[in-house]
Amino acid sequence: MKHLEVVAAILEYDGKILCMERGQGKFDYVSFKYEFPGGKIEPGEAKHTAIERELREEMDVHVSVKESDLYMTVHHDYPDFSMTMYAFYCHLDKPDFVRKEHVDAKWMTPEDMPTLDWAPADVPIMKKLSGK
Ligand SMILES: Nc1nc2c([nH]c(=O)n2[C@H]2C[C@H](O)[C@@H](COP(=O)(O)OP(=O)(O)OP(=O)(O)O)O2)c(=O)[nH]1
Repeated sequence: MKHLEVVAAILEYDGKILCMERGQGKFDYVSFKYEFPGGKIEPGEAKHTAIERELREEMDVHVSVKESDLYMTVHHDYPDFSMTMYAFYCHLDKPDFVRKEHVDAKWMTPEDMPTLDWAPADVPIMKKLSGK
């Protein structure tokens, strides 16, 4: 089965976390689910460089991320592929971003995050953040 290596960012501003909703995609099980912004690591790319690139390309957010900002690594098997997702915690100094690829974006307190419909791979990360 295909395996993806994915980076994602937990973007925090003023105690709230940015939760982004995917649009319709090839697979229904991740379509319209909430996720952390990010994407696939390119060959030869370091993880922290990959998340910096994805945030620039996907939402015009310019942040500096260190390998030590890794918050959680999740392995998940979807019906059509497996993935390893590296989630980095990033504090933002301002809440500005451009929503280019997602259908919705919400700033949520960690306690309220379980009320959204998350991509299955993100559930352990969301639960760790919310303390539930
Ligand atoms: N970026 C991101 N992807 C996630 C998360 N949770 C999760 O299951 N995924 C899955 C959905 C995608 O199938 C896969 C790779 O992410 P992606 O955003 O590059 O995927 P995509 O299919 O939209 O990208 P592309 O092929 O169009 O370039 O990871 C998450 O929190 N963030």
